[in-house]
Amino acid sequence: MSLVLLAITPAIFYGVLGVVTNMANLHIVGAGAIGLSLANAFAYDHSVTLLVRRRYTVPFAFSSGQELYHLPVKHIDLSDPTQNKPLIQHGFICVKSYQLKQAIQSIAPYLAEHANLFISHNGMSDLKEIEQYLGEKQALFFFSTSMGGLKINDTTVKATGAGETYLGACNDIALERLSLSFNQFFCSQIPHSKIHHNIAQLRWQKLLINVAINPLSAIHQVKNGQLRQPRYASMILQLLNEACVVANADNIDIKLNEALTSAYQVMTGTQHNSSSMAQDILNGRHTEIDAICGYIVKRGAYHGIDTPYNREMLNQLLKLHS
Ligand SMILES: NC(=O)C1=CN([C@@H]2O[C@H](COP(=O)(O)OP(=O)(O)OC[C@H]3O[C@@H](n4cnc5c(N)ncnc54)[C@H](OP(=O)(O)O)[C@@H]3O)[C@@H](O)[C@H]2O)C=CC1
Ligand SMILES: CC(C)(CO)C(=O)C(=O)O
Repeated sequence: MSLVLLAITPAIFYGVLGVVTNMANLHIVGAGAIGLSLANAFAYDHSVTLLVRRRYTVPFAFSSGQELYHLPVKHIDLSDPTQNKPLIQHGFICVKSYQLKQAIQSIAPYLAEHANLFISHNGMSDLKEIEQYLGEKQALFFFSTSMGGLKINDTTVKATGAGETYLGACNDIALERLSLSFNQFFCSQIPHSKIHHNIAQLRWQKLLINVAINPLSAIHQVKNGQLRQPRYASMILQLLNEACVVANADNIDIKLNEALTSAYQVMTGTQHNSSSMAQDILNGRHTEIDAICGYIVKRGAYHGIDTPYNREMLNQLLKLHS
């Protein structure tokens, strides 16, 4: 593949033209596939600093189609006591579900009094646990995304699909600032982004998409689009059927046919993407199966609903971890 290294990055180019408006200082925790994809999207309009936890010597880069360019971002290694610590007004946490608590603990001391915190991850986390680290004037948002990103080396991400992104408010302060934050950071920067007014529904809808796609794509090491083959149809139906029964017991109004339609739409929209779980297994990393199928099994047990298909996926993935 012939990649063109652009000498003038888009953000600098825009700056020269004087197009930048409302520039804000943004901090992104996690230089992974999603963190770097966001950094790329935001760097056009804002000043972006990545908050990392180890030393990087090679510049961060973004690749799309035939283009490869360095991201015009700074970074701070939070584990290095000699580095200046940030003051975070707008923080975006893009880590795995099992890394979330630790990531929030590590930045909580640096949040500005009126900070906006945006979290994004697959699977279910306990929002109440996260809110305990926030002051009463600090807003907590959740955004769910189906955009695809693939780390091709430690510092470069390749765009693999532009899925939809939904922003929702998790506390009252966030609700007050929802439109403003959406207009400032999502509307024009993140393709196919929308506001969602029901955070619980939003998180369940994304959970069901991940129940359908992630474990099967990881076990069979296939791209999202390949899951549309008939041989996976019965398992996907069973997984989503169980998950919808559990969602309904949790007072979430989701119908099986809607869950199936969304899952197949995402498979099509991200057909060339290797799901995050498929990448985790390929790279020998821990997966988020506990927060995805594990969550269905746990909530099912709470309601007295048996979930053998989700349990089977959970057990298979746990075996692949070890
Ligand atoms: N990749 C994709 O296409 C998609 C991913 N998602 C979801 O988005 C979330 C993020 O995924 P993804 O970007 O792929 O994950 P990655 O594993 O690629 O990236 C996570 C990054 O977070 C860093 N990190 C973890 N904890 C901390 C911390 N305390 N301080 C600083 N950095 C930290 C890790 O650093 P280190 O390398 O040092 O461990 C790593 O660079 C997941 O929930 C995933 O399921 C959703 C849609 C698509
Ligand atoms: C939507 C999907 C399946 C996109 O690949 C995703 O969330 C993931 O990879 O974890």
